[in-house]
Amino acid sequence: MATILKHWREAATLIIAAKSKNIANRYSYEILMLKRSGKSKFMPSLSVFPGGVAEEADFSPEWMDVFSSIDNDIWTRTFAHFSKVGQGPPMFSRQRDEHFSKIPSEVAFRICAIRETFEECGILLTRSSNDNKINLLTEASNVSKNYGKIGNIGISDFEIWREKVDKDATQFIKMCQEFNMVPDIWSLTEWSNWLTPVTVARRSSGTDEGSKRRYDTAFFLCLLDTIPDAVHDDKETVHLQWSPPDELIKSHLESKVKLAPPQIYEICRFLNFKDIEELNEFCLTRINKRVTRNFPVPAVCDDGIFILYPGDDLYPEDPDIYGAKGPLIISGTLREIHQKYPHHNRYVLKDKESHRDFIYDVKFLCNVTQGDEHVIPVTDLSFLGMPRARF
Ligand SMILES: Nc1ncnc2c1ncn2[C@@H]1O[C@H](COP(=O)(O)O)[C@@H](OP(=O)(O)O)[C@H]1O
Ligand SMILES: CCC(=O)SCCNC(=O)CCNC(=O)[C@H](O)C(C)(C)COP(=O)(O)O
Ligand SMILES: [Mg+2]
Repeated sequence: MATILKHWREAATLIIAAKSKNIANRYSYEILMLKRSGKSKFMPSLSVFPGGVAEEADFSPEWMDVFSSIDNDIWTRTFAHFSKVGQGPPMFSRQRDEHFSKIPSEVAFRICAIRETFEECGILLTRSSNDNKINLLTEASNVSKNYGKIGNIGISDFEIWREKVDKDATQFIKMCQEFNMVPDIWSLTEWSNWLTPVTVARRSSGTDEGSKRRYDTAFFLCLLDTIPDAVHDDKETVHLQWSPPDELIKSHLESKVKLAPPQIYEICRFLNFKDIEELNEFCLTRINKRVTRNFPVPAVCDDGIFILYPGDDLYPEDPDIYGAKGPLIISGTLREIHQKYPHHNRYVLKDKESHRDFIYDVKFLCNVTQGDEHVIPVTDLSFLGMPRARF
């Protein structure tokens, strides 16, 4: 697929937000988190959204046959939609071998996210090929809700196919053909894109092998109108939990759940939306929008460290994505730099904290968008009883 990238792996991950039954919660929905095995080479024991590396099967031209089973008009318009929404970040727009270019990468990475979700927690986001109620991504004005659908293949087949797909991603194509269904790509909103930073990759993972890992990961969001049955695979993932975004951040700050910065950043974006309906409306406004790649750049100053994100005054014009140069050095103290460069999209660590493994810490500052009109994360966590960042 010409996906053998020298520097990083391409991956997709799925944030699932499902309507909560607990009306006492401050937020009306819960987000699915999976705790990775301690044996994982990358981010062991951290809680993440379901997801993983894209396989050739996700880009297979055989998907054209699978999608040809749905209403021809829907598929034609879906295809047309993706060719008109603009290029998107590099993982979507880069040239691939012809064989793997038959379906748009926007579809292929959605298939990857749906397949990985099925493997890791047993949530199957598919629609019957006869479903003529597919919400067309192109027609936000005609759509008021864009919630995902759970496929029903019968309990006895379910685990057999989950196992088969886990072993061999091409089996997902076979499974869709066998049960006359298609991955519910329409319910996935393109949410963000994270490229693992170079220096951080060397520091944040447990093993030598894992520490070299970098991923270019497409994050999608899917809303569900009820919390579905879900069970972790007990291999790659060892625990599953549904929690409202405020409780997740609180648990992270109390060290009850361990999250990495991209997951914290994304969960903090959800703090803007109390009700799942507001989230649904926001997703509808993004139907024709693309995200920009979020490539964190570490920088060292006199008394601490910054991890800079696009949009920050200090974010370099030409970030060093291959890691050829060393970290950025910025003269001045955190306090001085904070005032001198007031547009913040950064993660800050003071020296006295920097001996700690920073993935357990959080001090995000964000008061700018990064050019993709996306909602910015809530970084004032005083409503959770957390003190504001001070220098
Ligand atoms: N029982 C287990 N414990 C820990 N990791 C496991 C595992 N079974 C599979 N994995 C790892 O999960 C990764 C696959 O993840 P995904 O399918 O989400 O991309 C693989 O890691 P590697 O990428 O290190 O080979 C695989 O080795
Ligand atoms: C500033 C410190 C960091 O940013 S560390 C960042 C590590 N995270 C990422 O690079 C992006 C998000 N990664 C994931 O969501 C998942 O780990 C995954 C989907 C890439 C995992 O893939 P796997 O094949 O191991 O399941
Ligand atoms: Mg995975």
